[in-house]
Amino acid sequence: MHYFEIKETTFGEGKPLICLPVTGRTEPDVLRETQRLVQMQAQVIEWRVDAYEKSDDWNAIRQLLKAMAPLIEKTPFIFTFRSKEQGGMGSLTEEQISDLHQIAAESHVVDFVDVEFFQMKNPNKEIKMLQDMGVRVLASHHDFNETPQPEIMQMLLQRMQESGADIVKLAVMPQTQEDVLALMLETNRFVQNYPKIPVVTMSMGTLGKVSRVSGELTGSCMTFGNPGVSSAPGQIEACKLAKILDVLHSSDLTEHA
Ligand SMILES: O=C1C[C@@](O)(C(=O)O)C[C@@H](O)[C@@H]1O
Repeated sequence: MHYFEIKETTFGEGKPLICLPVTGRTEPDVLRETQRLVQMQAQVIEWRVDAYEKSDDWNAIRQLLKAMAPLIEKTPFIFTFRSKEQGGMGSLTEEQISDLHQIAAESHVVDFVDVEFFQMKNPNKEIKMLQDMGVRVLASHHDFNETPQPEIMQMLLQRMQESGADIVKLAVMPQTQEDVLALMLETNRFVQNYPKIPVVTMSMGTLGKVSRVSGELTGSCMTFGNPGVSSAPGQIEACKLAKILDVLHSSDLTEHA
């Protein structure tokens, strides 16, 4: 499988990386949480900018990114503005979101920008522009209502990978056990067909929890944990998640003995 390194962390290979989200509302909360996640040795940190009370104030965002910079010096850092339509708290226009992405890219503090692929009129242009500015792009799609048919999930993942994004991410809501298995199977199918792009998937909610620990089996290279406050349904407590991944990792999946 293809992989790449950011700040000495490898994406796209081996045991799934644990990403912990910062969901603070105020500036002190955001800084305190970031510091705590670094102390918890988060492998990747995501700032959920939509949770921040001043997510429409470009200067406040710039200042806060600057203040976060020394904290996340050694930790890969994802900048995510999750819109209400995609299960977040954000309500900005597409143009404003694009401005926000550019502020993140210009800051030189952010390693990845999350782009809500199917929310944008011209996602490929947005992705290329951000990459030209020096950040990697994680193309994402969330379905909080259902798990689409297998061929639709393949199509969603393929469309995102065709855009030239650096990582693709798909989160869906299961209604049945079969839905969870379908998401896992389609992830594995996609990884077999497109080994050159790291993929992150999850089946959300309690029913889908198994998909958040089975990345080594399915090929999903990162999993989002709950560091105290969850940013999506079904996230597993961060310290338990690390232990479960360790247990699953120590049993070599390629061994049949
Ligand atoms: O896209 C994702 C995945 C996620 O929704 C989850 O289900 O764990 C959590 C979000 O914070 C993140 O941006």
